[in-house]
Amino acid sequence: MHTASGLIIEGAGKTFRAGGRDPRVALEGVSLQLPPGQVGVLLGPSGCGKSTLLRMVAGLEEPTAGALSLNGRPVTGPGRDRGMVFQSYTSFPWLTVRQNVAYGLKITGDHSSLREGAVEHFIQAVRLQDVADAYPHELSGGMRQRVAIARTLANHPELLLMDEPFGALDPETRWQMQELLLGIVRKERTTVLLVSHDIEEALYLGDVVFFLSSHPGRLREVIRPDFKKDVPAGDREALLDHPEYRRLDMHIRRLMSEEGSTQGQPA
Ligand SMILES: Nc1ncnc2c1ncn2[C@@H]1O[C@H](COP(=O)(O)OP(=O)(O)OP(=O)(O)O)[C@@H](O)[C@H]1O
Repeated sequence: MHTASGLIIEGAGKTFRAGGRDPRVALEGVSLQLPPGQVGVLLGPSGCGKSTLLRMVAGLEEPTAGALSLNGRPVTGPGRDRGMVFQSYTSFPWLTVRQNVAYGLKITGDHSSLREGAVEHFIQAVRLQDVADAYPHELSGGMRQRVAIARTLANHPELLLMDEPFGALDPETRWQMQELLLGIVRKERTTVLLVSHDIEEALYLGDVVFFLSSHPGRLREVIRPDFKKDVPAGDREALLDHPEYRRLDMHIRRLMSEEGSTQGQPA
């Protein structure tokens, strides 16, 4: 594997300077690597800078220190090599499911038969074929989030960025969505960077979990739930029952409570 492949973040920092107020150091000296085809999870207490880091990778926020690159190219702004899915459902209400999924492809002018193939493929991947001609307001929250995922994946991003994508869903739908996502990214070999503050979600989805500390946000620990290779794919119960899962869960809870006790201190 080429050393520059995947996402590389080196010494990234972000200090917000709003007129008249003291500068706020949101992130400091964050270095991490996410190899192609892996799912990375940014986990940490509220306000530790997870969303800021994700937005920096998306090119929506400029780092005030350090550098980021994707597959050897520096990140200098938003680009089609990265696709973003937000917590709120970002479908166009006036377009059907199929038109929503096709939208991104339309504006990039892909060849039409290839485009239709990609649209149908991803509609099926997120299991929306029965409602492909419905409008977003006719769908449940989970379905609408699946539209957003299909639309983003149909553009074949090198890196899929997700900011608490299932945070607004009820637990049952959330589990289904996590399973669905994992199935798709394994099949498509998508590289994913996902923000979560849910330990179970992080350990279930992540090949690697980046735990951030707060005030300022730093990378405190890199956790690799490698024990998952001993658990049948998708068997959540076996996963939650695994002694190593319980150990990591406890360990992360401890990190969270340590961070919680330092919250509110000045940055
Ligand atoms: N545009 C901004 N201007 C000033 N400060 C900001 C801005 N955006 C974020 N911050 C600050 O940076 C820090 C990190 O915020 P961020 O939203 O990245 O954290 P988070 O870990 O994603 O939080 P949560 O889990 O609550 O969503 C916070 O202290 C926040 O107040």
